[in-house]
Amino acid sequence: MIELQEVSKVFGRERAVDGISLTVANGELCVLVGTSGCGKSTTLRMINRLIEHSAGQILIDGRQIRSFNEQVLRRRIGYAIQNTGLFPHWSVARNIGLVPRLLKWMPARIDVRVTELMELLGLDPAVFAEKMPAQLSGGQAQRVGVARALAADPDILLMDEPFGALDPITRETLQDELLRLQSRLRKTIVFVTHDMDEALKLADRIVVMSQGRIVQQGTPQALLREPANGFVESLLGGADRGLKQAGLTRVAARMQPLGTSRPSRSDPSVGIDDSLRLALSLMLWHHCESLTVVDGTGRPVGTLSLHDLLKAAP
Ligand SMILES: Nc1ncnc2c1ncn2[C@@H]1O[C@H](COP(=O)(O)OP(=O)(O)OP(=O)(O)O)[C@@H](O)[C@H]1O
Repeated sequence: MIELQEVSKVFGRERAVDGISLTVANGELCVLVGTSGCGKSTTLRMINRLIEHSAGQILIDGRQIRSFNEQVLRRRIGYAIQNTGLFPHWSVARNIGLVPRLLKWMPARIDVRVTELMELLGLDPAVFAEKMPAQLSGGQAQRVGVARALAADPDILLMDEPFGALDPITRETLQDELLRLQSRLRKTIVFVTHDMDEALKLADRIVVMSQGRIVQQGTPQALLREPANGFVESLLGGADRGLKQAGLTRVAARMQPLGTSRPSRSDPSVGIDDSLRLALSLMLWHHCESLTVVDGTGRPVGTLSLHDLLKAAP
């Protein structure tokens, strides 16, 4: 668990972070969002002491971070950043093995771990292990960055705009992979982004910051339902909120199961785990008011009508 209690950071005359209090529970994925310069990265970097806080307390599992040896603390915490920070003259495998080497793991154990992580991140070790960072695409380099952050199996992962420099499709793929990894690994993650759609998709909890302070925190649904003020509302996309909320709700939550409904052969189909947003898009595209809901094997399991879908609207 990470706890920030009334934490501030002052640079010269500027109060970059101004008395924030925040608790991130074990296994939680907490996303910090806000406009440029609001203090997100500074907050993140105070947690692994890349930046020392000026006031307040930061605790990890109940222990003040200043009571840890700085190097030990940093090795306990995975850190992934935009543009990866990979060492350009080191191979992919050597980059991923950095922290285990610093921790003096046996070489054989490091090799096993590097191979395991490359497979976990969808990088074929036979193809990528000996490549140099300059030979990788942006998406591949980000995967290596995440693999490196996970190398010593830290409980905590700090991620600062890790997918920021990627094209939208690669970015979505890596977001999906992070969610898949997280459902397996259950790390405590603090993730910084200025992209609200990314925050809505990834977060268990979103923390909205402005001018060094926390303006609101809550689940994506709670923020969409009740933004605290006009600033949060505009970050959430204003009038697009209804669509964003539909993007967070699964078809399964609104469909009529077989028995109470009979699918029509001519209706297009939608997956039970797809979002209501996708269902609405399919209705608009096919000019229809009803969809057949199918499971992962393509078997019909119910129907979703426009009426069912609108019931979910805020
Ligand atoms: N090392 C530093 N020295 C002086 N001022 C700094 C330093 N690091 C950050 N700042 C200032 O602190 C404020 C917060 O910066 P920070 O990088 O935390 O914002 P951010 O929300 O992460 O922004 P962005 O989304 O643009 O990365 C900014 O005004 C920035 O100029």
